[in-house]
Amino acid sequence: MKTLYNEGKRLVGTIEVPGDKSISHRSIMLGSLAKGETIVHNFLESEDSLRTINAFEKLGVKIQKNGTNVKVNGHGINGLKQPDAPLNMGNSGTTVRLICGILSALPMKTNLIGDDSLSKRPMGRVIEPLHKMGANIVSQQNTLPMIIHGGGLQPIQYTLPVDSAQVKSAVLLAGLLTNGKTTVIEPNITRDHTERMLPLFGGTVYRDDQSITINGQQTLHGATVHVPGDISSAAFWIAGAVIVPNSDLIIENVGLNPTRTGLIQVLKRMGAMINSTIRRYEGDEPVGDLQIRYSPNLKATELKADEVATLVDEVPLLALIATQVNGSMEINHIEELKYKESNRIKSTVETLKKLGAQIEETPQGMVINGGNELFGSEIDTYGDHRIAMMASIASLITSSPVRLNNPDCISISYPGFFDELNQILK
Ligand SMILES: O=C(O)C1=C[C@@H](OP(=O)(O)O)[C@@H](O)[C@H](O)C1
Ligand SMILES: C=C(OP(=O)(O)O)C(=O)O
Repeated sequence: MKTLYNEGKRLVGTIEVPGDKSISHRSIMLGSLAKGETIVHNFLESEDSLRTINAFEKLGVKIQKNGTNVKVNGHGINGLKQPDAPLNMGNSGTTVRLICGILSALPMKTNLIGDDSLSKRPMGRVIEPLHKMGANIVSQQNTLPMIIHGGGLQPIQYTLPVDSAQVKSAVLLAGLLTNGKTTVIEPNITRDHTERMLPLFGGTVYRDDQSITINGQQTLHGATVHVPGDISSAAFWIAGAVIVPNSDLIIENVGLNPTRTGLIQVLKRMGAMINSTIRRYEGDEPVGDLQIRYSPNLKATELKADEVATLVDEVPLLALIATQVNGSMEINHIEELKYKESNRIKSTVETLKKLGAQIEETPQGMVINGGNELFGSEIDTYGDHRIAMMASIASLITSSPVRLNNPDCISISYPGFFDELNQILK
């Protein structure tokens, strides 16, 4: 149990956030498929991203980690060996869904397991296109545990039925290892880190509007990856600075890929004072600084269907901010939140309700009547890192202490979260 209470302090100063989780996962995966040495700088040292390192070590790849610097000794796909025990994906949806694409294409048998939360999350979304490519994946109810008998795939053209970068990446990675041309069509744009990273490793990807095509059996070579700060971790401080009176915060060296900055766009539309400046590109990833100031008088806005994927992990924070808006705000098109580490529609609504918010689940998502003061309460984090951190940010504006059960789940994506909070709360 952790007790959180802010007695009139504000968020000020200049900080950096740890490396991007999505990019960290992909750097290890592509480095493991490549021939030669890959150096990753600013790798995210969190439970989820370490699961990806662990999985590829079990597949026979030599990976040396020195803090946030990681060296991957790739020997191409022939360097990957059938593991002698199940690969444990822990809590990490990205690890399991992307690795399914890779393992389905390789001639080996693998057994994938995960923790209780991950074992409830839907895997049919990757099994279905991989089956269409000819994969042999055995799973009881389209969930973990799962056995993959890999090899012998055919390329496909596949239109994503859900807006998911994990599914898109699984198909592209399977396509990379399969003879022929694989195309993924995405009706709404999702995060494109896989597509942006492949050229760094010498791979070619063709992108035309919403269709992405990859030629199979390309040889990747080792690369140097500089991982930008994680915008989804920065989002907690963005939300905090917007709602805590007199805050003025600068976040440096954060990834500003437009497929990830939906929260910033939506908050600007609501009247938030946020400046973002792209300073450089790391590979093909834009990186820069954000300045966020306390923003009273926010107005409600409508979240568009094609914006959801660009802020999918930030919706709990958007709901918290909506509690401070004058009037009512609906957050719709968020069905996908039901399939995260917790059902994040339910966990967000229940958490904010306990803190005094007027918020209800609706058939389309949630509706929030803003403008009333929040108060402290005992909060169950649902074992979900993003709910635990959203409740911690909420505690910055509650009139009494918030007591957080199971705050340890925060280390899934952001182990230094409370240290950073202490640094900027003044
Ligand atoms: O590809 C990725 O790295 C991720 C994609 C998103 O999931 P979906 O693809 O399920 O939307 C996101 O929620 C997750 O945190 C990371
Ligand atoms: C949904 C998330 O991650 P994953 O799907 O990788 O578990 C997240 O980090 O919020």
